[in-house]
Amino acid sequence: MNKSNKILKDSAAVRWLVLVLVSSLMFATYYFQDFFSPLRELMETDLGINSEEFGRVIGLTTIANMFGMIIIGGIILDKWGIRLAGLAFGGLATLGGIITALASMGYFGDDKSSVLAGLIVGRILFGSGLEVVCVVVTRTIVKWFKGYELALAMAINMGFGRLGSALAIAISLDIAGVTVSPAVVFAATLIGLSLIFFVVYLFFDIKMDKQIKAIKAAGQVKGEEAIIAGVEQEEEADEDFKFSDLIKLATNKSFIYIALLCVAFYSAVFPFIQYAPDLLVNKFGFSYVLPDSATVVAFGSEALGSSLVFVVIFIFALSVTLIPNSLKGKSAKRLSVLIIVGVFAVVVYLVRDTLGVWLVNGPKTASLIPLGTIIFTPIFGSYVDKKGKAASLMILGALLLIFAHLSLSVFQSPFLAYMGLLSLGIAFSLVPAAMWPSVAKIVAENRLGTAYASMFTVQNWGLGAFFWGIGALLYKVNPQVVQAISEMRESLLAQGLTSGEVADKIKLLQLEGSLPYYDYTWPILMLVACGVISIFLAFKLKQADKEQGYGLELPSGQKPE
Ligand SMILES: NCCCC[C@H](N)C(=O)NCC(=O)O
Repeated sequence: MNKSNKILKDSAAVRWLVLVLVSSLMFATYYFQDFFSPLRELMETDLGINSEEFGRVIGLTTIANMFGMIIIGGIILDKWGIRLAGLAFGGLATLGGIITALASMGYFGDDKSSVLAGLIVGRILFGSGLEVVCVVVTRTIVKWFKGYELALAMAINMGFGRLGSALAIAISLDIAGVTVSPAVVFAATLIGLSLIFFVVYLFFDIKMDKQIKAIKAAGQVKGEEAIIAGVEQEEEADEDFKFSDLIKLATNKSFIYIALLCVAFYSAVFPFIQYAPDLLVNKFGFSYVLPDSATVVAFGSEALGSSLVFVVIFIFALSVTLIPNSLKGKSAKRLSVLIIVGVFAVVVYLVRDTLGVWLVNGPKTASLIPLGTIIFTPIFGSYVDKKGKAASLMILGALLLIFAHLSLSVFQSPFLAYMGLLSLGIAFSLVPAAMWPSVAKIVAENRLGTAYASMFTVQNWGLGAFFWGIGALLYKVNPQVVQAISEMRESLLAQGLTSGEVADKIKLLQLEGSLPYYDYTWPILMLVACGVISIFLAFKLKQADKEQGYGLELPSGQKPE
């Protein structure tokens, strides 16, 4: 490449800076999606929002996507480009965040119905931006990393999303304290900040587009080829959404099985995560709060302490899985893994007391599910690339899902609960690592945009139903708990206690055994059905692949004979 033809993306430093700037949107939107998870009980004691209403708030987040927002967003992205679409949908998510925060502060009225209505409107707006923002971020990464470290950049971007989820589950209750609103304000602020980072990114985007234009113009003047190395217009790539493609996809057996598997599998994972901390506290006796000394002594404040530990684990996860891949030579790889694991073991030893306390805390333990995927997804992804067996691994993932939800629902053993969470974490790493590259084998490259948009749309149907369904069933099968907590709340408020004091008192009464806990057996058992459907669909997919010959069981790049 001629030196004068160099553009911004040819600089590694600028590329990685761009990745951090745009991935912050991924981090913040995943954070906002999941931060209510550890607040389920506090929503009830502080705001009087019961589990069905909690489920409604979370479930309605998906409503716009259920009715085609991802497809509309994709079409808008094709027409407007990354800059405008990013601002519009990032702005929509931020507006949703602000409205949710204002509602939680009682800005639209202090009574329960005003708060609930405000939270729902805010979450609907946030949800309308959420999935399209993720598509915009992915397109941006393709624009900057195509021809460079694209797979690595995508994996790190997903890592940012998972870190957002993990932190949200781990620290929201620490931020909330005894009232919900500080946690909502914090989560909304994160989206606002990430939008500012996106605006900073725009300067790089504008500059690079100008460089591309200039090079193309020069190419025309000199009669050279217009496409000078590294100067493709990725937005013009043939990945635009087309309805005709949708019809073709809907008649492809393998695509239908993998899309339905996506619905069944994710319905048993993302919605579960929203209720996992509350399940661990109510069913297995985990705590909602940490004993004062552990993290405060170690780091100064609970939220900050947890964040630091999580960031260390995140950096460790990325280094152990990604750095060795970029090194050449087996012994260099082995040595680097050894060093990284050694340093990590020392860090774990130093914070062992804190970690010990965490493993009996509901939110902190539940947050390890998304955090673990940062390590395992790239490892399984690399296995699928080298050895194949994607359809078989999806069957294994579905099997682990069934084991996880059975051990978390019908049994009462904390040991089985840990095993269940571990299996769920492995399944949550295994299935995405096998599923998303398989879609690229089943569907032609020029239909991939349409394929992902339609899969995410049907996925949101399942998510909406189960986000709401778990909370609604919890409410239905626990009438005596709902009534006891509601009566106690009313009576304490009538005695003049503040909502924060009411929340504390109710927690104390539950610990003493004077107030009952929620029974989660049926709501989680319902997710076992998703696992059974997933396993059936994964088998059908394997069968269909044998007939249609996409080579899902073969390593990356190999085609069936
Ligand atoms: N909680 C984030 C919502 C985005 C979900 C997205 N449709 C998706 O499924 N991404 C793949 C993944 O495994 O996160």
